[in-house]
Amino acid sequence: MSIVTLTDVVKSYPPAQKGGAPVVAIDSVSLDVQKGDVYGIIGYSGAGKSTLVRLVNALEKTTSGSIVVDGREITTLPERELRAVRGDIGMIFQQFNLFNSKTVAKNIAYPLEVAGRPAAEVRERVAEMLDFVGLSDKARNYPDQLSGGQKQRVGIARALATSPAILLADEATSALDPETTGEVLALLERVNRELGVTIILITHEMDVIRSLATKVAVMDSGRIVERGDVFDVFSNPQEAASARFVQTVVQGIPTSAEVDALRARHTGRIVTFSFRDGDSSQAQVFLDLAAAGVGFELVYGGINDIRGRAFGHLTLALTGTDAAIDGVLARISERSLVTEAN
Ligand SMILES: Nc1ncnc2c1ncn2[C@@H]1O[C@H](COP(=O)(O)OP(=O)(O)OP(=O)(O)O)[C@@H](O)[C@H]1O
Repeated sequence: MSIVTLTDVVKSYPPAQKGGAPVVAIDSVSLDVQKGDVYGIIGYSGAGKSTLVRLVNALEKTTSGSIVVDGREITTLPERELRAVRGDIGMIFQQFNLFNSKTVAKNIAYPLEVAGRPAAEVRERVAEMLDFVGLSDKARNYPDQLSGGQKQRVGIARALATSPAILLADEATSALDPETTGEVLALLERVNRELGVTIILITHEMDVIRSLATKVAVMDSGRIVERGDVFDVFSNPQEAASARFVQTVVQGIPTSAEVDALRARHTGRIVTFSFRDGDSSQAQVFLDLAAAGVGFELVYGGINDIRGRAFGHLTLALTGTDAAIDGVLARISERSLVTEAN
């Protein structure tokens, strides 16, 4: 079931200088997020990710197009009714955005108090959320007394206090070190699995997508250039922009400088074979090469795991006659992706 659907959404800002062209931050974006998804949106700075988030929680108005959140078309809703929609969306931020003058408990209580919930209910819910994020002993502390990871856990507790169906996370781990990032991602995974909250995750960190998201959309210059199952996009990106991101975290694809170094150290043709769980086998490649009388030496490689499914890349230096090598590569490329360094 769809929970957030964008159709042909455009957002443009007035030109920076008089007479200049408008800035098109979101350029005809359509996106369908299903209930229960952890949907990652990735892209370099300026790609339009934050703008997209601000449109989904109606902090900004679309220039054109439709956005349906939990069954309601939000682009035409009056402000009064938008408040109810926003109540259904929690949000966490890179810089946590906590109130430094309020205790941890008061920070979490804030959205409940704004919603006019009775004091006893607020107390009970705050205790529940503190327990969920593992900070019951910090209720009376102030944000300044917490680590970055603890602050983000308070942010998550506050965002979820009113039991929203959707959580928007805008670079939620980008200010944290790798270990703390891991803890926050593990908590977000529980938010999705145990509470059934749909998460839309904006990040420029591909590693965050790899460990948490089930689906991913890659944004470039205001457009979604590729989208799909995280495993598919990581193991076989179709667009150059996605391939650039994927290469930052995927093990085993040599850079062009590394290919040059390999060529200097090894004789033979340098060829990379790509494998994916289920549709291609490494063993068969070695058997085919041996049967064709082609010599091989493993010179570079790596295997990646995404939520229990593996894919990888092995680079071999191949020796033998060109005819034998060309013949066997043609056969193997019917099953596996084969890329020869040129
Ligand atoms: N209020 C605004 N007025 C004018 N232009 C804006 C405004 N907000 C964003 N933009 C422009 O829209 C484009 C997309 O910006 P946005 O902040 O959404 O990108 P982003 O992918 O989130 O980048 P970052 O990761 O740096 O936040 C940029 O070119 C930006 O300069």
